[in-house]
Amino acid sequence: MIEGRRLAGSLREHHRGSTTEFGTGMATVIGRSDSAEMALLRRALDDGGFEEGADPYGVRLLDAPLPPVPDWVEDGDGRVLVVACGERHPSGVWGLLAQGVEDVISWTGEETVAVVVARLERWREVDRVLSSRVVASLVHGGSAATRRLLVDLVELAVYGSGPILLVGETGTGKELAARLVHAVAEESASLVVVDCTTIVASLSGSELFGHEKGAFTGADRARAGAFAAADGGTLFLDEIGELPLALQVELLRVLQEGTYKRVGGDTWSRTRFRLVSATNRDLEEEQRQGRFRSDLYHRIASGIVRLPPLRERTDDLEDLFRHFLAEAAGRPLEVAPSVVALLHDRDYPGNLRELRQLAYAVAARHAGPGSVSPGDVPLQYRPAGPAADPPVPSRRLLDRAVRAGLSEGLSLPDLKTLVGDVAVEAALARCDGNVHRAAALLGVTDRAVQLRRQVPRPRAGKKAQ
Ligand SMILES: Nc1ncnc2c1ncn2[C@@H]1O[C@H](COP(=O)(O)OP(=O)(O)OP(=O)(O)O)[C@@H](O)[C@H]1O
Repeated sequence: MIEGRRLAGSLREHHRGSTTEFGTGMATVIGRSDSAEMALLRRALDDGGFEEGADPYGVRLLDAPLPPVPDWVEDGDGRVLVVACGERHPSGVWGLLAQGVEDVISWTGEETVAVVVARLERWREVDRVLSSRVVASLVHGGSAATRRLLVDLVELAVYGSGPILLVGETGTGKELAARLVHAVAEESASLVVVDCTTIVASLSGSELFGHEKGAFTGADRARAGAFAAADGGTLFLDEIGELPLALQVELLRVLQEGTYKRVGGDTWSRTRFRLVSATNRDLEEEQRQGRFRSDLYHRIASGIVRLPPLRERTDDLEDLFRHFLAEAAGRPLEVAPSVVALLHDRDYPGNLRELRQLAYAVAARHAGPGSVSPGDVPLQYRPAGPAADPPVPSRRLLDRAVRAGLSEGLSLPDLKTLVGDVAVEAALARCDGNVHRAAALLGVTDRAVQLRRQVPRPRAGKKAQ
């Protein structure tokens, strides 16, 4: 059973027939499997309908001491709960959480079984939402960072009722996140979007409050504002950091008391909405500068979700590009590897919006049935070319490095190994540590990259055997 907020109707239907795109899919409970506590837990999980090792949502009971936790925890492969049997205050709890473990529960007696089962039930429910059509149709990009973001959003949307503040650079998907919160929690009610940069000029705030006929020049008829339109639903205040101080006071009162007056009117109206706000400003700094009220900040930020910039989720690049490309072209398109390489080579200060613009520009140039090729990429998006990296100086640099190596006593095999190591290191750095992409860039197998990482570097003066 799901407690807390109502779950939108269509989400109850699990997205069957396809593999789970965003669902974490599996929960792992780490504890000592030979203990009496774990035996109790196993029985309770069985009664609760959790199948060990089953998809789409199952449980793994893993026998592991505390810490370390398995490597895959950091890769976001499912959610992990550590049950600390016999250790009321296990050491290294914060380290485990930093490694990606979701929570550490100390065993205090049989009642702990209910705590663990309740936690897993909630995860299973959130997983169902993540696997629903509503989520799949809105959001793309299956990186671990995106999955974590979605878990946070869905938990706040479904189980929380307080205001949510979305923070992130421009184009990171804050508005999309607001739409998602609304879709999973309040599907049938209305979502009202207000861009606070547009209400700076008027100062009266009639966009929010509405106004009576004759309230100001040009108010030739009465109009309802966003507070009225959002009643029973969600109000999304985009760029809330831009809201003038005078209106911040008014908004605070509406949030606290649920009442407001239209501009030029004198009767109080009631409203109740879920508030989602977004900003790309540092609101803590804005408070220090006296530009944002602290009391309002605490009121709007009962749940804060940070939208990571694209550079922190480069694993999403290809998936998102293909999605935007298909959106623009009206059909899926194949993409040549050189275009994929270009995607990874550039920066995206405008984040997902910039990637989307690139995809639309590419789709507009692309003709015919073949793959998207380098020629489809408009000039302004192409790399500078060989002139920016002239071969002669590079050859000279290499020449100097090889001579220095020889004078330090390195052999030709040593030098070859070094060049390989340096190339792998550079490729990994360029691909944010992603082995698969680094291997593609170097034209070698993933395993070759992994092996290189482990090869000890030859030291000067020690000839290779
Ligand atoms: N995960 C995603 N999957 C698919 N499309 C996305 C995703 N995130 C963002 N987008 C798309 O990227 C574009 C920019 O997103 P959005 O407008 O939500 O960003 P924003 O953070 O609100 O930007 P700004 O701060 O400039 O208002 C939109 O077209 C949006 O639909």
